[in-house]
Amino acid sequence: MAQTIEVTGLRKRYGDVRAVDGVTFAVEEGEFFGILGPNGAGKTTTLEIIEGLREPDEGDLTVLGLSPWPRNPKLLPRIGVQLQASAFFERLTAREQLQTFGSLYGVPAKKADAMLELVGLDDKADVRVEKLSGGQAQRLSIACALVHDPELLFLDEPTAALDPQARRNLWDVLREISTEGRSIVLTTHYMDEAESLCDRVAIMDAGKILKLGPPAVLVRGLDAPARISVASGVLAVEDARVLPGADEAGDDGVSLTISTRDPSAVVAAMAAKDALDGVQIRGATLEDVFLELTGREYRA
Ligand SMILES: Nc1ncnc2c1ncn2[C@@H]1O[C@H](COP(=O)(O)OP(=O)(O)OP(=O)(O)O)[C@@H](O)[C@H]1O
Repeated sequence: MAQTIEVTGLRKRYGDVRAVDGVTFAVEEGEFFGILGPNGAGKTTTLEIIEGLREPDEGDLTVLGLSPWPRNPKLLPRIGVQLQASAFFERLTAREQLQTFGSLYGVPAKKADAMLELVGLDDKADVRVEKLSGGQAQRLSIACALVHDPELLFLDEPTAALDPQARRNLWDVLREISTEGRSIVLTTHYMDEAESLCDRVAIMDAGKILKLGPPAVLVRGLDAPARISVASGVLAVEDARVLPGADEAGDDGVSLTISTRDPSAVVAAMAAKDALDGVQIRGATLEDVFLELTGREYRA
């Protein structure tokens, strides 16, 4: 069976900048696939090539078994695209926006209300787009990309510029959309977003994919220590260092933190000393994966 997306050896230069520098991956049917990387990594360029909006310099690709370039009219009704900057028709209400987008694909006008409900905007149906908050406008633009019921949905940084609560609300919408069996490709520079939403994630930097896999597998593959912290002063650093299972310990005056590859042994030893006040245990995250791959801290 053909993959939903197959990309091999993709390259795109802008002058001297190698925006996409030999990218290869495949997206399976029904998969929630993430492209994660800092600003300028080449995520948008990769996405735009797959969407058929840009011509690659080199490489082979198929989307739903078809070639997206030159623009392929057979493909367009089968894909939904939400661009980084959403463009709406002026002075229309949320419902009218959806009806107008839908009419371009021959979708009945009544579908608009179902879409508004799906993205949690039913109470904003009669509100003009310029009056919507950032998060509400993002939801509407996702609804517009979905109105013709595409098999494959592209989302370019859908939660950029949203506050933490609005981001999390939008994650719930995206999870809901992905349970309908549709394939989704999302770009993001938020590690936690990729970790929380995506079945598999490609970590991209400077035009290349550095690592690809399910977030939990990438993190486990690191063999990074867990960090156990308690309030400073609960236990002396010298005592913490010699706990069974402890690798290292340090106290910054606020928290005492112990690194360990055997957290259960350390927690048991701390419990025996009655030293678990305010305990927090943190495993490795995708940020640690990025650090290991690039040697530098992740800064979106
Ligand atoms: N139209 C263009 N002309 C020239 N250079 C470009 C153009 N578009 C992107 N670039 C450059 O190509 C590189 C990759 O950009 P791209 O937008 O694909 O990255 P990105 O990972 O999506 O970043 P962001 O998260 O900021 O959107 C960057 O160095 C960028 O400055």
